[in-house]
Amino acid sequence: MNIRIGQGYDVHAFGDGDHVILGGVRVPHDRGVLAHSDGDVVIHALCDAILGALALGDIGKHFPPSDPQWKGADSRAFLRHCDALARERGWRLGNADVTVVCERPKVGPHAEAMREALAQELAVELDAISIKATTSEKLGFTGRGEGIAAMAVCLLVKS
Ligand SMILES: Nc1ccn([C@@H]2O[C@H](COP(=O)(O)O)[C@@H](O)[C@H]2O)c(=O)n1
Ligand SMILES: C[C@@]1(CO)OP(=O)(O)OP(=O)(O)OC[C@H]1O
Repeated sequence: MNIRIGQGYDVHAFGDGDHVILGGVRVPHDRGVLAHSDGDVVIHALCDAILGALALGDIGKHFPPSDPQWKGADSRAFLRHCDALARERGWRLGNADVTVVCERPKVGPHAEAMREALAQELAVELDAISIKATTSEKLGFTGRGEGIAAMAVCLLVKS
């Protein structure tokens, strides 16, 4: 097979702060997120999708939350690592599609910047990266504004 599919999911609770990092982009907000790293749910979900396509476990296996070296880490480093694992094995990202779930902040105004940031990190064309967002219609933990979630799927293609 010359293609592999992967999917990923991540959640972080909101906490004190004045911004969230999404897809490597700083998004102003009246909350931050509680996380060991910078708490970028978009990148964490995307890393898990890539790792899933490679059958190489999950982000916590590669960057354990118990390891102090990842405290406050810039999640783009996790993404570069996952991409390198794919490339070493002869795979490259075909495309990725990410959905962010939260009532706020509004993701739409930042989606293009996120696509550009991720495409640059992964050295792929802009149209290989899709960022979407939805509320959960005030239902559940995202609906109550307790946290933010992201789901990602990706296709890896043999180079
Ligand atoms: N955090 C969010 C949530 C939604 N959007 C945009 O609003 C549209 C409508 O959302 P519904 O949940 O009511 O379907 C959605 O399609 C997104 O374009 C957003 O930008 N940020
Ligand atoms: C990213 C890591 C890094 O220690 O920690 P968190 O920022 O808490 O994020 P999570 O999505 O729980 O993934 C686990 C860890 O790999």
